[in-house]
Amino acid sequence: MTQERTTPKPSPTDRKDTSECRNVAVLGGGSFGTAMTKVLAENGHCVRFWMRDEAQARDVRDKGVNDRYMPDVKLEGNIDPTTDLAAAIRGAEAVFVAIPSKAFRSVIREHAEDFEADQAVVSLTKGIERDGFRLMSEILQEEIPRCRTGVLSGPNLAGEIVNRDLTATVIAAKDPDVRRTVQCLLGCEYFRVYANVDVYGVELAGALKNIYAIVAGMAAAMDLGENAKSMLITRSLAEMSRFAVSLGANPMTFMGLAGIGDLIVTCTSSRSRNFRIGYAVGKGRALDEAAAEIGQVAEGVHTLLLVKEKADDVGVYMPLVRGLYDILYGNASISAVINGLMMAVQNSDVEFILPRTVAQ
Ligand SMILES: NC(=O)C1=CN([C@@H]2O[C@H](COP(=O)(O)OP(=O)(O)OC[C@H]3O[C@@H](n4cnc5c(N)ncnc54)[C@H](OP(=O)(O)O)[C@@H]3O)[C@@H](O)[C@H]2O)C=CC1
Ligand SMILES: O=C(CO)COP(=O)(O)O
Repeated sequence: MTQERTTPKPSPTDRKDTSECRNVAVLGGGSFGTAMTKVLAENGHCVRFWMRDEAQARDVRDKGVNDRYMPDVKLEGNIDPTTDLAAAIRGAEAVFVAIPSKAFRSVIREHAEDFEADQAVVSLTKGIERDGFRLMSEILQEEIPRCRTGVLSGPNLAGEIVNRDLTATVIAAKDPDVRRTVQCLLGCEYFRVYANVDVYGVELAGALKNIYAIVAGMAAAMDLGENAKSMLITRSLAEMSRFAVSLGANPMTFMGLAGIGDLIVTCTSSRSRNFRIGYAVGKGRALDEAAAEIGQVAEGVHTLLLVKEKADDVGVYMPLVRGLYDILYGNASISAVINGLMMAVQNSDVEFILPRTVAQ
């Protein structure tokens, strides 16, 4: 017999004690910046919410709504929208950065002098920088080495977090104090924060899964079936961990929320922008057209190029990356790529048990 679950959703009145109002900053006025601002403000913190557009900041201040990215979400609590980045981060105990990877370094560099020594600066961005294949935490270390850095990543669809749907994430940082601070600032009835020390693995997992979400979107558009869905997710996990381990990540990280957790949600949800791009292309739309229609960042399209290049460089076998690259940037047909993948030499399942025996 199935029992119906009647646990109510946490409401804003279930907030933490506001006597513990701590100063924090969120950089980036898009979907994820908005979602994290909302969690922090509901937890009773004083949030300076930086965005580059003055009209948008005024609008958020006046209406309590980020119309462009989250039109149906009311932002309540102690939130100060601003376009003054130096003022936003002044005295902040933690700074959360949700700027797309393409603009991440330039924003941080322009304001490098404004960050304070030992300030905790946490990247929320799931992407890779083209030059030198840098992850965002590496950019933070290069640009603001006197700060303590971390990365937040996991199965975290912004559209669900703002509904207070139950969610878990991972804070990865070398400094235990940064891990504890972030757990304490963000954790609440609907948002649970786990800790990890494998910063590189957590961050790379978040960037890589966007590629496979595009593949999964295509498979959904083509109605390939449930077995295929499972095969794709599992082989994606094998491929992304093979790549990450070759670059120094801990394979066990991929068993956690930032690995398999994020891969599952992004490969199965039509809320994912990367999944939606794949779906549109699978239905015959051009890549540019699909991206423009979504109107928000889908990091996987750009990450695919960098990972394909890097995999070729370091000699890691990534048939799904290669297949997607051939579809999006070559002129390969989806069915030809699927056929090539299915007819490739048959290999071992879990490479850590039975090593891969066949070369690509
Ligand atoms: N949305 C989600 O569910 C999640 C997103 N992420 C990650 O967070 C990062 C941000 O994504 P998200 O917020 O969703 O993206 P959106 O597309 O929703 O918003 C992008 C934001 O970045 C701003 N931006 C773009 N270029 C610049 C720039 N040069 N200087 C300053 N601001 C800029 C945009 O400003 P403007 O409007 O003025 O162009 C906008 O506020 C991505 O790496 C994404 O992978 C991580 C977890 C979940
Ligand atoms: O990272 C995400 C969920 O964890 C969001 O994915 P998209 O960027 O594809 O929307």
